[in-house]
Amino acid sequence: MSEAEGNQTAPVSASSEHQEAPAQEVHDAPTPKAAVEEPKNALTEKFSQKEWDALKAFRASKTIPEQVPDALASAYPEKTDAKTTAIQLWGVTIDPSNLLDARVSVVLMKFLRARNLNVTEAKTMFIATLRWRDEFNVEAACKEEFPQDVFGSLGHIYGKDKAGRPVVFNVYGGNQDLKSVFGDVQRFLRWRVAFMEKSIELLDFENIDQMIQVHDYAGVSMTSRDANSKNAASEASSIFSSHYPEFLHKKYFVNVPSYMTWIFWLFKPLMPSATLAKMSVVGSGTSALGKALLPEIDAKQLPKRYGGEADAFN
Ligand code: HEM
Repeated sequence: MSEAEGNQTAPVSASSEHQEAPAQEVHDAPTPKAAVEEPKNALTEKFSQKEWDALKAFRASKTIPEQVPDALASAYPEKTDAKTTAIQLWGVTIDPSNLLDARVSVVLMKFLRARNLNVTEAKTMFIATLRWRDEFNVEAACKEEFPQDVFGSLGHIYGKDKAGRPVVFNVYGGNQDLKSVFGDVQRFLRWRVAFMEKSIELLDFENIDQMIQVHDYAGVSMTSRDANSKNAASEASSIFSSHYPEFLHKKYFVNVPSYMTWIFWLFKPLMPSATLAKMSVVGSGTSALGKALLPEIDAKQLPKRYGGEADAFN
């Protein structure tokens, strides 16, 4: 399901979620159990009824009353206390003994939305993501010091869109020495994942849980597409589709040399159609870029080189 579809449905109000018990006419009828208050925030207020139903089934289904603890046990088979131990994911504490937390709901909803609200598939993606984070060692990648002269000009996090989402730029023509960037594909992936995690730190999961990404291809040519950079691009793309659900609001490809726009379609089979629908190739030159980006991003938040007014990484 796309972001747009997710938001179209009417928000579920506290009253429709927890309807008051009808007045008791029979005096010896059992007192109804007090409903546990569902904590909400601006993002969960936008969940549709179908999404709430899926979320509740993700927390506890008829056959598996403890879905999340069960998922944690599958993700960490070597830990005997995995079912009861809280974990951190993107700065959100997921405590299996208390899943009634609005930010936890937002995180779990990401997996559900990425899998069209199919609880079994969302759970599989959640388990695979936790395992992958351990195997890839995301924590170590985030602590690694990457050489500034190689990666310093490739990534910038600058400004917010009009709704407050961070805007993240990947300037893949920023370093002409592509051997140094992509020669060691695994190091590039560690840098790219660490950069993604840094962008996610700007999300509060209360009001904002997505970002805008811009790929700037100024200065790239067909010779930039060697076996290593192709591998790096498809591996990074696959990591993001498999393990970073619903983090993208929109993605713009800018300054793409016109004879290379067809490359966009090479990625089509690698991405779900809902993700592809969030992406567009928007041209070159400050006036074309401004026309595409200014409706989303205020001029003061957008660097001059993209048609805005900000003096950032020019
Ligand atoms: C020639 C030099 C190029 C390099 C070094 C390069 C690099 C990359 C990298 C590293 C990624 C992984 C995803 C990410 O970092 O966010 C990527 C994804 C992608 N690139 Fe490029 N690219 C190049 C050219 C192009 C061109 C000309 C296009 C055409 C528009 C293009 C379209 C895409 C698309 C559609 C994705 C998938 C987006 C995603 O997974 O989020 N690339 N590229």
